[in-house]
Amino acid sequence: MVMNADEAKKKIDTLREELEQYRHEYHTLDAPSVPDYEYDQKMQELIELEEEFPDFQTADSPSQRVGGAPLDAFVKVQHDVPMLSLGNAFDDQELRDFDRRVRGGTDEDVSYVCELKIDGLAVSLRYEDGVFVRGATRGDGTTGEDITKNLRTIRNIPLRLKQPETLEVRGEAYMPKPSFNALNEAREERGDEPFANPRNAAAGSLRQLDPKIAAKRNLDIFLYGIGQWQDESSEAHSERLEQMEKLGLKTNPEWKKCNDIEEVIDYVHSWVEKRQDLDYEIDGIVIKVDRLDQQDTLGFTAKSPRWATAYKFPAEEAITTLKDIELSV
Ligand SMILES: CC(C)(CNC(=O)c1ccc(Oc2ccccc2)cc1)c1ccc2c(N)nc(N)nc2n1
Repeated sequence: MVMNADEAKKKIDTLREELEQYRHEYHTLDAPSVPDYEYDQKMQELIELEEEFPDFQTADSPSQRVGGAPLDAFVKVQHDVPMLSLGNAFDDQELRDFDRRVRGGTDEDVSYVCELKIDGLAVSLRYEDGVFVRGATRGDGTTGEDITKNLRTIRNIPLRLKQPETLEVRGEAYMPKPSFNALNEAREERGDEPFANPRNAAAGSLRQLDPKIAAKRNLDIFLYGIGQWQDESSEAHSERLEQMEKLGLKTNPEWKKCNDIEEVIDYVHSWVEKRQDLDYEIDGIVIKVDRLDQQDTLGFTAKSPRWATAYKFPAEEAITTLKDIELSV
């Protein structure tokens, strides 16, 4: 049926609202209210209407998730705020040494925020007036690659925030273990080389020039920090995480505020075993000074903040090898 522009705009807005609601139900609530074929049918209808009325096609339309034509190459992007790396701690004593250095650099009590260190690919997302406009890999921390089209295919990346904020957030894109296992089974059946681990699978998927390939890889994301935020009012990192969640940005629910390093050590120990139960891989725990003014006082070394460190778990392969040795004795 031929529509005029007004009818088309109304129909496009209705389809977008319905698709956004279905996305939220399926991906965030894990409680879809309509069968997949209905979602796909409405998505196809939206794509065709937007092609017929291109003036109504906008960056935040759900139709922009399914990936366009393949790129010839990735464009390099400069990070306005560098994406820094983390110092490491490998045992309790090194955590206590970190705490001593921190308390030596500030004159008050220090509390920490502990976060799971997701074993994926560090990315940055830029939003302007609430709309997702650019996504990039960390690269060398200063220069990354524009992978916006691939990141649009990650269902848990909102194309529009709940408030029209202008900010840049950082996080870890990852492939859940079930998706990794299914992907490798399919690859082995096809005679393709399986991925060694979920991190390589996520990185390989986001480095695809054809977004339609990334769209099939069931990637997910946890956001963990702010690069820059025009109207930020938070005074603590824990507040930032709460603000990000309120905007519709997915943070990892396991983060915990700890009042001293002993609480941090207890948290870290609790996750050495518990991590097997997660449906994504982690390679450690990130510990950050919570108050932002204390972070500013402590500052940075050449490439890492003095106010954060990463407790690294022993590599899983190492554990498996040890088990093999034990079993074979
Ligand atoms: C702490 C930070 C290094 C991010 N922070 C930054 O990259 C950063 C960058 C410029 C900053 O300030 C500057 C601004 C301008 C110039 C120089 C520094 C402050 C923080 C980091 C790195 C890796 C993380 C990870 N894998 N998992 C979690 N959960 N958290 C992580 N946090």
